[in-house]
Amino acid sequence: MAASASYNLLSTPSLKKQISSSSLSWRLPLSSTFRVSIAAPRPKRAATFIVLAMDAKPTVLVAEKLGQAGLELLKGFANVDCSYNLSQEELCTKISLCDALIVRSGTKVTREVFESSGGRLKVVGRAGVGIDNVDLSAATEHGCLVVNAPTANTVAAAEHGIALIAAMSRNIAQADASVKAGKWQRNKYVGVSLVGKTLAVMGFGKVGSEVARRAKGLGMHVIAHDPYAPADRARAIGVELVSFDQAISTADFISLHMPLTPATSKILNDESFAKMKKGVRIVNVARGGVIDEEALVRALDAGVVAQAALDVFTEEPPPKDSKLVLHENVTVTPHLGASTVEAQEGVAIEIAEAVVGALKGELAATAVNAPMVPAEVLSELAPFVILAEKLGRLAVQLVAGGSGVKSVKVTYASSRAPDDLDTRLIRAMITKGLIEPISSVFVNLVNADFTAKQRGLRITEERILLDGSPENPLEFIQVKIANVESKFASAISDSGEITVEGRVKDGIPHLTKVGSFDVDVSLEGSIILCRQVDQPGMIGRVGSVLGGENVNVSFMSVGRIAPRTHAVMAIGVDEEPNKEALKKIGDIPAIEEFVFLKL
Ligand SMILES: NC(=O)C1=CN([C@@H]2O[C@H](COP(=O)(O)OP(=O)(O)OC[C@H]3O[C@@H](n4cnc5c(N)ncnc54)[C@H](O)[C@@H]3O)[C@@H](O)[C@H]2O)C=CC1
Ligand SMILES: O=C(O)C(=O)COP(=O)(O)O
Repeated sequence: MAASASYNLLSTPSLKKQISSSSLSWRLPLSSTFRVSIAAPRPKRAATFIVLAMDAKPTVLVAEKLGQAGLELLKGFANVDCSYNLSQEELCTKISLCDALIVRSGTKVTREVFESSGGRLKVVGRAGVGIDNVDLSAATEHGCLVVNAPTANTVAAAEHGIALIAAMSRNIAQADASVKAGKWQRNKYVGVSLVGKTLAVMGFGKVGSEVARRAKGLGMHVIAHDPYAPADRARAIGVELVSFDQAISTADFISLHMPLTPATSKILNDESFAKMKKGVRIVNVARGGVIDEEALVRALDAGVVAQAALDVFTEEPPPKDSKLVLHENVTVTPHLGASTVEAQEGVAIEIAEAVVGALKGELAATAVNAPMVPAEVLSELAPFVILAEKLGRLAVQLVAGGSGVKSVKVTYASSRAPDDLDTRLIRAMITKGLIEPISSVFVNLVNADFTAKQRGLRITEERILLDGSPENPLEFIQVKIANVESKFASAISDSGEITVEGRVKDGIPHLTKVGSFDVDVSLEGSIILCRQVDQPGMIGRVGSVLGGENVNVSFMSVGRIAPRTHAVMAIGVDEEPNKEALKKIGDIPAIEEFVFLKL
């Protein structure tokens, strides 16, 4: 019988790669959780992986209009439910049947949505940049990955910004409405020129820098404010980075391109309008919430702000009687920044690829609430990822009582410089191994740190830099649990902590130390650890008890501190021995203690 282990897709990001690179049989996992059966490696080491799909296909709910190419891509992998304009209640009802949700800016993905998903929702894809409509903390707490499509609509948003600057400065929208109303008001709609005017780009990221580049082409003098943008990137396109106050007080035009965060919320307010040049013009293609809209109405009425052009609003759609929208010096569009044919096709493909990749267990490069680990790093870390989870599982099962674990120290021994070894994935998997056997919580790369913190589990990491070739990412991983008693006293090392250590040998994780005893047993199946008086015949006696109960032994290894004193025997078993078999092992006179551990 094959031993089996459950993996969550998000926690085993490179499993697929690992499987295919070993020419193993692979059937696409089509559910959010799937079962991998690993036949014990006898008589050869070549393992057989059989992936058993639990559901037919994952279900992706597309809650807002998405480009056709993206939909086709999704349909090749999942059941796709396109349901637009859902109420919050309808969304919460549907979500419990969905593995992934794709939205644009019009859907609020609230905590309630994650709670209603009952743990099934594994990925939220935001088909665009801004993720302010997704409750990221709730997503993380529920172990749900959030991915976005950050690049495909950049140019569209920048072009819309330029279009609004030009339209506003020449009164295009107002003049158009006037002509259509039968008027011919040439004197009323005299505009202002752009050439030679100072444009302050607030937020010099992807969109902001494209706006800057285009505005320079129009002959504008461009300055920018962005506390996090590198000065050399700005210099490269001839833009000077300045302070917030300098930007807003010297600009003739201010264009907003920062994300909506607690720090940027209402960043343009009464106080900042008071510092602006009289007659300044404001453009917002970022998020409505970065402007205090009531303060903007006051600044428009006072003539401090001559005109504003707005694509985005605090509330979308804005109230029909919004003073801001109806203001004669304001030009508005209904959040059209990303709405070009080209951008929507691009965004749809970008998000569909990210969501499908995440459902397959690959980590999307555009993950918003999880570490981004490049594919090549993932593939080389794959066996260590499995080792890490198993060490965590072993260590916590050695704790007497199991629940008092508060302080865990992880040591990574590697010949690689710390900068060349990203351990976040390994740490997450150790956390998963530590928490899952003693709780009903489901842990993955997204929620590992959060879950550990929530449970008061402090994980400290230490690196040992080894001499030698940095070809292998890691030599060994050691997990120590402090301040606990062990149900297997020999697992407590000289330093007083439960200690387990493992290595990867020929691509297979091995347990190589328990407490102060060196052992060597492949981490497949389950393990029995016995401490015995070191004397001849012990392996045979334990082996024959297990054989008598039809339990197949895959590995055995004895570690001792000195001959004929005490030894620890680690026995890998394919099946779980029944109580009777375990009792018989315990009854062998030289056995001082033993423990059965599930991997
Ligand atoms: N209207 C629309 O349809 C669209 C709107 N957007 C919005 O445009 C904004 C920018 O998008 P991207 O350029 O793609 O994002 P990005 O992440 O590339 O750039 C944002 C920049 O804002 C900067 N920033 C952060 N806090 C700041 C602060 N307090 N002051 C000044 N700068 C700050 C960041 O350092 C970053 O460089 C986002 O809010 C996004 O949601 C993007 C695409 C379409
Ligand atoms: O990408 C963004 O941030 C946008 O604001 C675009 O929003 P949308 O996808 O058009 O609803």
